[in-house]
Amino acid sequence: MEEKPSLSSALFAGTRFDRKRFAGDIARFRTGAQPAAPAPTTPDAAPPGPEKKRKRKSKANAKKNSKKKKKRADGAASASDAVEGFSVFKGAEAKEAAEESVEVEVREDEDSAVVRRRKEAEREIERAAILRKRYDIHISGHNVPAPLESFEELVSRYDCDSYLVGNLSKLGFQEPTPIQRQAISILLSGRECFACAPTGSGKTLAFLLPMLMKIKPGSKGCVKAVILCPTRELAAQTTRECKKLAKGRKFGVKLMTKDLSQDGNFKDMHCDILVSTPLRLDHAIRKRDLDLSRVEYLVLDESDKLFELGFVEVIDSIVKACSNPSIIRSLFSATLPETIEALARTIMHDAVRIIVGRKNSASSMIKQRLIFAGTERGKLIALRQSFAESLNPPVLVFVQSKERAKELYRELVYDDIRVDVIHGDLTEEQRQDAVDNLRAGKSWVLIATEVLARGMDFKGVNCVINYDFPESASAYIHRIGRSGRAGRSGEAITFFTEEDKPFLRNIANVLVSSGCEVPSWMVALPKLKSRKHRVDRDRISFLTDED
Ligand SMILES: Nc1ncnc2c1ncn2[C@@H]1O[C@H](COP(=O)(O)OP(=O)(O)OP(=O)(O)O)[C@@H](O)[C@H]1O
Repeated sequence: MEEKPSLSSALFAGTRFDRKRFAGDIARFRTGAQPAAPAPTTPDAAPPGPEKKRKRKSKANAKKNSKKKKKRADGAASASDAVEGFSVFKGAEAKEAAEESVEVEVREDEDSAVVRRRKEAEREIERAAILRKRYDIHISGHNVPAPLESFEELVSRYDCDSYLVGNLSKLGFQEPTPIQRQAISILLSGRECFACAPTGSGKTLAFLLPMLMKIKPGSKGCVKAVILCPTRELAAQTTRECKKLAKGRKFGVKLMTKDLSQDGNFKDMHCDILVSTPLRLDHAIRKRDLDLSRVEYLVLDESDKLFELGFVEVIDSIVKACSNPSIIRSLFSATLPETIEALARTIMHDAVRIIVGRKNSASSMIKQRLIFAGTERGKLIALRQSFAESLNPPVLVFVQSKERAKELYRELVYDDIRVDVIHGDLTEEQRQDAVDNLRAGKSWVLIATEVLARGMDFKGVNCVINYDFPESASAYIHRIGRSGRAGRSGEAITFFTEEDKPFLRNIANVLVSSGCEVPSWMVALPKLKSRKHRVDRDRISFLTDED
């Protein structure tokens, strides 16, 4: 805003003000302090009145604006004849002149502060760009905060509590992964985000850490954060990870079990953080009066799967139930199709999009192979052969349905290997046991349906076998992503039959983009209209009708 010319500026127009002579007074104006030389305590030097105080206050702001100028003025004051200068205050014109001069300086100070801030901002943008290039982070959105250089920045930049930093180091997390570097700074700055990063790249910590920094442990009946996961196993795993990270703080971290969803008394429950699958949460909102209006932080993990499962309306109603206007929402997945992103954008405000590496690609730590097995029977022979040659447990074997999981289990259970199975017909306890047994090394091979493909973190899975060809490229990426996690290497073998051949193209392209070799005819196959591939397969049995 342009200032009106003051009376003094009109009076002094064209008059040269002797700055050197009045330097002491200028300094006094600017700093609000006594001049450097001893000021005479003459009766003329009356204590400043309210008006003088007001003016001094505004000049004190000038002091804040420029330490450099203060230094210069102080130097000038000590060099000048302070006594002579002081006497000039008696003259109103000189006083006005001094004020005018200081105003000019203040403007100069402000200008240089603006320039300095701009330069700092430019340096920050440059630093952020270098970090993003180094860690293969791609963003879209405006004013995106710089990625973290290290976990130490959580303290220096974001004032992170020491218990959390301690827990990070106890868990062995020394350096943030690329997705953690960028997503954490974005979420801590209060922005919403879509994040797409490879399987096993640490997305869970990327949303848990800022959540624990943002919310405070509270009282009964007030849920502050909600994490939605597509499967119960993943929800249980995320709850466990959250508890480990929150250790030492009195956060109420709850997993939405079936019992809780049906009979929970949420009003009397200390639950700061709730981890749930969509249907159970929806049930609790509708039937158990679960109030989510104070939720500050909402995460949709494996977000594409959440929307894909036909839960769009359920998710929509959960998002609406989290009605706090200052809520921070985020979406995480290793695959984020355009359609899902567009859908999600309709519920986000000014969200930043983060992609680590190439969008919708497999982890580069996995050695991938496609093996032609001819027929269903051929697949069983190939599997047994592969186990006989080299069984390097733990191994995960994916099939397309629970019936087929049971069939394959029946075939392998009498072989000389420790095999287990997990599918939707088992109780929650049995499913959890199967997961725990693989983790503990009690079973070597776990036969699984799609239920285990998303998010499950088995650190040492050496090999994933796609016994049944996956129904889409994203299903493939998530299944094989159970190995090659957290910087470890892994292997993925995918069997295909004559029936699967027309659907090879999508998967072959994933292999190519991760640098694995595939025969050229596979990528040259015609593009299919339908992306999904789910065939009716013959029963898994070594003894077929022909035998
Ligand atoms: N900064 C870190 N340093 C070392 N290990 C880490 C770090 N962050 C996470 N991890 C470990 O990496 C593994 C994979 O992490 P996480 O399960 O979060 O991956 P993800 O990206 O969510 O994978 P998915 O897409 O399959 O769900 C976990 O075992 C986790 O403990």
